[in-house]
Amino acid sequence: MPFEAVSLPGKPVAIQFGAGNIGRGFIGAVLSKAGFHVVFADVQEKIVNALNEHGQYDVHILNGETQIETIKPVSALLSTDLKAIEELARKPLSIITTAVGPNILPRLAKPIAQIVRTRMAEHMGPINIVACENLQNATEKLREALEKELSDEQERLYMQDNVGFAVCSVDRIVPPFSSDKILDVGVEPFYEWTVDSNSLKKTDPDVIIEGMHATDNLDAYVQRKLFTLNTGHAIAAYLGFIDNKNTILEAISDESIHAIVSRALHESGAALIDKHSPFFSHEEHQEYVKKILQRFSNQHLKDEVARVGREPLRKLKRGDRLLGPVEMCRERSLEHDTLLLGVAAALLFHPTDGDKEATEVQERIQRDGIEKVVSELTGWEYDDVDLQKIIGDYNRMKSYAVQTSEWTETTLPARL
Ligand SMILES: NC(=O)C1=CN([C@@H]2O[C@H](COP(=O)(O)OP(=O)(O)OC[C@H]3O[C@@H](n4cnc5c(N)ncnc54)[C@H](O)[C@@H]3O)[C@@H](O)[C@H]2O)C=CC1
Ligand SMILES: O=P(O)(O)OC[C@H]1O[C@](O)(CO)[C@@H](O)[C@@H]1O
Repeated sequence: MPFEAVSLPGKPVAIQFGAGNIGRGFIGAVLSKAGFHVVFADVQEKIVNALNEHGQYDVHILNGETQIETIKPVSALLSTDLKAIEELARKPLSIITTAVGPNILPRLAKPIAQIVRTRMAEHMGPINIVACENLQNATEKLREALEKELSDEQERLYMQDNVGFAVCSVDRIVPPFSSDKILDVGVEPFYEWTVDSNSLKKTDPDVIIEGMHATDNLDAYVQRKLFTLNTGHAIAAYLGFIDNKNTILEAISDESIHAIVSRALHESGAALIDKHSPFFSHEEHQEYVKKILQRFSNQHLKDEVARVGREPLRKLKRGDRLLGPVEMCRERSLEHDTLLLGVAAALLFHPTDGDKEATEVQERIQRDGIEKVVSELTGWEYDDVDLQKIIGDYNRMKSYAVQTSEWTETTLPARL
């Protein structure tokens, strides 16, 4: 059923770009439960058609019991269908959210510009945009792309006054789910969606979104999540890959990997506590780390190391989950050897599914040598002691990876 044929009930409308795992399993579900008619915008025709045909889907809460939440009413359109987007922009729309992946985000500038232009022409009031991606300041990156798309000064002024760009932190593990129903999605019970309250505009209709926590201390939330959940997850995935584990559960159930991930999180935690004190106390942060390790050990989630480790170059960017906490520790002269081991492990990741970034990393290492690659990624000189530690860890784990022996603590760098 095409979007034009879908009549929206008399509810406020939210547009969710990306009807994937997080789009359907988290953000779309929260918005729907808060009272919105959620319209998904995606590029996959099959998903778009299924959403329009069924008008609903099921979220399975993976906690060992059969718990299902039916999300309705929902509909969908192609994000490339600018005519349908224009039509939707005239509806009682107050929030646009995204979950398409950091690398794809700039491509949303075109359809969102269409919404801004239409609303300006119709003298419509404010809306908010929240990019829900695993990327610091994702909403700001989207705003920059949108500013380039809107060349007209009047459009930019309208945007300044009428579009709130709120950065957020989005935390829920939603791996691909197997079901005979294409729209069903499986999620962990935990979720945390924290949005910058300072950037939100007052909208009409103004809906209180239960499940979206607005705060004026967003940086602390963003860094706590990215440098704990994502740091630990990435290190578990990369070590798991080296040790031939298929899933995060298999990886974290290995005592040595568990110990390393836990140590890495305590290293990043020391820097986070120091930076954001008194926002998190030492005790609260210990609890936060403990809870995250338990979430990784959820027996009901089948989350492959290939998914969690995907796009390693993005994860190896300065400021992201691996080098971000390393830099915070370096600035404070705090211990960070285990985090360096995580960086070394990422450089060995090359899953068989042909991850483009993983392939690029391997090609660069082969062509330029490991020292040059680490220096380019970190910005450090060849004689930097941390750069040498990463190379030592890399070589040690590389020789482990080519053997098939058991992973033991003795395989790890002696200094750990
Ligand atoms: N899956 C998870 O557990 C979590 C993911 N995230 C973040 O959420 C974002 C999305 O991740 P997932 O939902 O896992 O990915 P996904 O691959 O399941 O979903 C992405 C969706 O975006 C769609 N898409 C691609 N190009 C598009 C375009 N131009 N316009 C509209 N839709 C487009 C895809 O067709 C797909 O349905 C990423 O930034 C990820 O880092 C954040 C927290 C948790
Ligand atoms: O989605 P990304 O950034 O590739 O990384 C995967 C990460 O995102 C999550 O899906 C949820 O935050 C985690 O499972 C994992 O840390």
